[in-house]
Amino acid sequence: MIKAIVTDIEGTTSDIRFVHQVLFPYARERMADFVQATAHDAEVMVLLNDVRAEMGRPRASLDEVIAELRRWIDEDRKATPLKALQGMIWRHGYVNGDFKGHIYEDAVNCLQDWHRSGIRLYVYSSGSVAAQQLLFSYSEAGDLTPLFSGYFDTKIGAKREVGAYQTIVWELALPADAILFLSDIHQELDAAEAAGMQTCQLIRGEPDPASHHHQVSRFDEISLTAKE
Ligand SMILES: CSCCC(=O)C(=O)COP(=O)(O)O
Ligand SMILES: [Mg+2]
Repeated sequence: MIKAIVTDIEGTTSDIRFVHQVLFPYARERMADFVQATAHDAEVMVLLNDVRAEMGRPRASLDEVIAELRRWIDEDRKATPLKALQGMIWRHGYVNGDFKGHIYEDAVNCLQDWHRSGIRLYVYSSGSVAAQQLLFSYSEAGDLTPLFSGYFDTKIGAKREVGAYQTIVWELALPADAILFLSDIHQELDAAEAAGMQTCQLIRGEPDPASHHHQVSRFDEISLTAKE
């Protein structure tokens, strides 16, 4: 019996193109101005030092750090300090009405149905918790944050690491097999499965031949009774 559902964002609740063609370019274009304007704020200062540590260059200049951050955006690096900085830049975009968070309509409907039926809903994404909350607060379907009981980001570990899912199981205080993890990436589902969770793969395009997980193309094809 599924008691909680943990969902990925990019490619699962939301179109990959929204993340890659709207969010990433928005942050990339504004990264230099944002970092220069906020480099002395305590929170940003810590993040910039985390970037320097990840570069292996503790004395890197601000310009070098900015260039590295832009490179990481181009490479789609899921680095925790980059994700935190991107979230801070996106806040302006959401509040200013430059864009709204994309969520597939079938995802909105099912999340609402599952919430109504008492299933606890969580998000686990490489985007920072603040960025996740922004996307669901300012979504095209309105404020969806009341649906969610909690959020996890890469502070608990990378999405292909079993340990991250073991932490989620522990935090949710449920048997692992009462938790269903939804993602478009089979390596993430492999890690969740190794932690004992049930899994289901969202495939909005072609089937994934390298995956052994149950694959569906829409949220309303997800069965909560049969083992996924
Ligand atoms: C929180 S919205 C932005 C998503 C993001 O930055 C990202 O890298 C997508 O990662 P996901 O783990 O949701 O595939
Ligand atoms: Mg994804």
